[in-house]
Amino acid sequence: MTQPAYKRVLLKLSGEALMGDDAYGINRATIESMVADVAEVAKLGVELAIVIGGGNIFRGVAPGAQGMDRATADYMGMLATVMNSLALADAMRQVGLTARVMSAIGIEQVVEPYVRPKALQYLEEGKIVVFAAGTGNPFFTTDTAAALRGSEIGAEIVLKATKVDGVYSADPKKDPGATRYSTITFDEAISKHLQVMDATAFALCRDQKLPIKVFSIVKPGALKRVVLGDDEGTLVHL
Ligand SMILES: Nc1ncnc2c1ncn2[C@@H]1O[C@H](COP(=O)(O)OP(=O)(O)OP(=O)(O)O)[C@@H](O)[C@H]1O
Ligand SMILES: O=c1ccn([C@@H]2O[C@H](COP(=O)(O)O)[C@@H](O)[C@H]2O)c(=O)[nH]1
Repeated sequence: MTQPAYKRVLLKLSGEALMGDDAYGINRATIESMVADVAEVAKLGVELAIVIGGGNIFRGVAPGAQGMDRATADYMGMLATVMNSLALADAMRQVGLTARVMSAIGIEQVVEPYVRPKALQYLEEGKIVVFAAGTGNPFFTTDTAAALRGSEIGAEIVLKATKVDGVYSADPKKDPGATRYSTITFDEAISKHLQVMDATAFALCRDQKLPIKVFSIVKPGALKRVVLGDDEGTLVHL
């Protein structure tokens, strides 16, 4: 069997991609397809921790949040990621994967709180850990939560699975002339203000020497190819 390139990874799943072709919310076929990709990688014996975004339900900076106190809107965004995390864990359970959801904000009747040693224990036991509620702090994003939790658990790489197949010279959804990088340094990504991830997430990964792979969650088999170390997406490195 082909060997995975990593023992432990932090997978950041796009919340926005969860909508599929719907206007908002969780598209059933899309979540099932994401879980099928995750199951393939879990089968390779890779220890998997997941952060899922909330853009399919709520963003603190979205038009719907206009006029709201920013911190309140951000807490709503974090709660949206809890809903996505619960849906993801349940979809994983339905295909026989064992997942544990841990929340950065206290809602103990719903999910257990994030406790780092417990998360490490779950990973060592082969369970998939889903980190919900981002960093637990307003004014951040789930990309930064991925960088933070990835650093805390000693992941070898952050895999950002999103709607585009890598980092481009400009947003490829807005600029059809944008070109894709196969690799790019953290400093270049930050100085060129590339919006595929926020600068805080890039800076944290850079400081922790934690590489990032940006790739498409929509492209069939891309996650497995990334985990096997094949040429896929864009590597962001030191
Ligand atoms: N330079 C760039 N290269 C690639 N994508 C870019 C770039 N600039 C902006 N983008 C946009 O960034 C998006 C990905 O980041 P974003 O945080 O918005 O979504 P996500 O992480 O997939 O969703 P969520 O935050 O809900 O988890 C892409 O869909 C793309 O349109
Ligand atoms: O640490 C965090 C993470 C997220 N938020 C809020 O949640 C939404 C959804 O997260 P996305 O990363 O955009 O998918 C985000 O817009 C913030 O409003 C947060 O406050 N802190």
